[in-house]
Amino acid sequence: MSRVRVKICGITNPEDALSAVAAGADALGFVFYEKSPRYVAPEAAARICAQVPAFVAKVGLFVDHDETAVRNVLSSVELELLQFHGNETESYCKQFDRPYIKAVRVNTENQIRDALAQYPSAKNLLLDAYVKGVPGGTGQKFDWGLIPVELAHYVILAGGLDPQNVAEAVSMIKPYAVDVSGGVEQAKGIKNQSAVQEFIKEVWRAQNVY
Ligand SMILES: O=C(O)c1ccccc1N[C@@H]1O[C@H](COP(=O)(O)O)[C@@H](O)[C@H]1O
Repeated sequence: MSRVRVKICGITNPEDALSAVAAGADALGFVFYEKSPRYVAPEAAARICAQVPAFVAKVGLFVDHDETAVRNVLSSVELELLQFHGNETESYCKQFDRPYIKAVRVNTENQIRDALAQYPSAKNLLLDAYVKGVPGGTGQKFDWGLIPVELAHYVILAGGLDPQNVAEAVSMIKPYAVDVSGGVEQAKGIKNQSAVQEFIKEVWRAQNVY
C-alpha cells in the first residue's frame, strides 16, 4: 500500500504554507471562492506559491466559477491541480488543461458511484460532508461507511478531520489521501501550525510510516 497523502487546505499566508511543507504536507490548497473565510486573492496566492519548493502540489479550489475567472487565476498562480467544489460538469472541469479533483458532498453510497461514472477524467474524487447551502469547509464529518471499499484507493477523504480522528479515518478507510482545513486552524484562514504537525504525524502513525 502506498503512503496516504496529506493535503492542507485553506492556506492564506507564506508562514502557514512553509510550516505545513516542513511538517510533511504533500499538497497545499488555496481557496479562490470569495464567500469563504479562507479566500485568498490570486496575487497573494501567487506570492505564496512562488515560495513553495518542488514536489509539493499547489491546488486551486473553485466553486462554480466563471471559466474566465479560473483562467485568470491560472495565468498568474503556479497551480498543479484544480479542485472543483460546486455543480461543475465534467466538460467544464476538463477544459482547463490541468489535472483536477472533483469534490462530492456525500449523502448516499450511490452518489459516490455515480460521480465516478460522471467524472471519468477526474484524477481523484474528494469526499466531503453534505451540508445544505454550504459548498464545503464546514468542519462536518459524513458517514464513512458510505464509501464503497473497492473505491477507497481513489478517494481523497475530507470533512471534519482533525488530529484526534484522522488516524481512525486512515486505518478504517485507507483512502488515497486526506484533506483538512478547519480541523487544523487557530482562526478561520490561519493555521495552528502545531495542529498541522500533529495531524500529519497521526496520518503517518496510523500507517507506521516514520
Ligand atoms: O475551506 C473552505 O472554506 C471551503 C469553501 C468552499 C468549498 C470548500 C472548502 N473547503 C474544503 O472543504 C473540505 C473540508 O473542509 P474541513 O476540513 O471540514 O474544514 C476540504 O476539502 C477543504 O478543502
